Amino acid sequence: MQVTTTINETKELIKKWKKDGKSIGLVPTMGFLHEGHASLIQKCREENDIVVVSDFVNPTQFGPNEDLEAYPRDFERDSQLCERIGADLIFCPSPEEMYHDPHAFVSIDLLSETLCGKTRPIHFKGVCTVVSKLFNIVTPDRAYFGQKDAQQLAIIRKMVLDLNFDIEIIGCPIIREEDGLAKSSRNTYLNTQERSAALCLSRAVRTGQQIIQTGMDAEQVLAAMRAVIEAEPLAKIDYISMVDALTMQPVERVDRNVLVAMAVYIGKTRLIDNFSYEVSL
Ligand SMILES: Nc1ncnc2c1ncn2[C@@H]1O[C@H](COP(=O)(O)OP(=O)(O)OP(=O)(O)O)[C@@H](O)[C@H]1O
Ligand SMILES: CC(C)(CO)[C@@H](O)C(=O)[O-]
Ligand code: BAL
Repeated sequence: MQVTTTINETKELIKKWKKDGKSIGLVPTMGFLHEGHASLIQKCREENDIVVVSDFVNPTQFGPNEDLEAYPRDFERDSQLCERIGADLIFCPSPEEMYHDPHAFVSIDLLSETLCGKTRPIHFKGVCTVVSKLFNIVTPDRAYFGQKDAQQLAIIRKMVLDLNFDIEIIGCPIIREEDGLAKSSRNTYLNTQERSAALCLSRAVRTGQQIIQTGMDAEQVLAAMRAVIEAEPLAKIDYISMVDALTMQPVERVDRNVLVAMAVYIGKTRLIDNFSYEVSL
């Protein structure tokens, strides 16, 4: 497995692989890898000749009062996990390598304004910008993203469509701990009490999945889920919403494919979870 830190050496390697007719898969990550990331890298390994993992805590997707400095990092452990799965390259640039000032930005506005975009107004602009850069540097045939960040996945799909990237976007299912908590690098922020309180998110997801039916009032589903979270004293709801699966705009009835998504603070840690529901007409 090779490790690159500069855009030029990465492009050179890619050029060589492309000349040899190899297909290329990319898994963009912010590092501190866990089984969620591993499942994406594994799927990428199965479907491509060359597996590239990017490991970059992207400063432009963090707001001024967010956890950019505190975000966990462990490159040694990340590279061992990538090597074990059989990745060919980890690209881990510095912020200075990726950005200069002033810098162009990519923004997919409407879809970025709901759900997480309300609390994190610049977040998806940063995500779209860094993912566009990674797409142009690595020029993958396929790129892999987790359903855990469902709004991000929908925005990337729209970006690829609108900006004519010739890349297949593969969405991968949410990987959970045995007790249901969605795996996340931010779970490391939780103390013992908060870790058990955090189970209210997956509990609310299960409640929503059990009661949702085609034609139902969105509010009925959301109220039942809200009640689960509100029963947990350490939890504070940022949002729980039902949106159109493609446009990320709120819906009042379950009359099309929807995403039911939430962000909840457990103490100071903001966690997300969601499920999708396809209508049967
Ligand atoms: N539990 C999971 N199951 C499936 N995919 C996941 C999971 N966690 C993260 N991913 C995916 O891995 C990719 C990289 O995510 P990222 O590095 O931000 O990790 P993370 O654990 O989501 O971190 P955090 O939640 O703290 O932002 C994204 O496409 C994300 O959706
Ligand atoms: C896609 C991504 C790697 C862009 O920084 C990040 O948002 C993430 O880890 O989900
Ligand atoms: N997985 C999304 C990265 C972030 O929260 O910034």
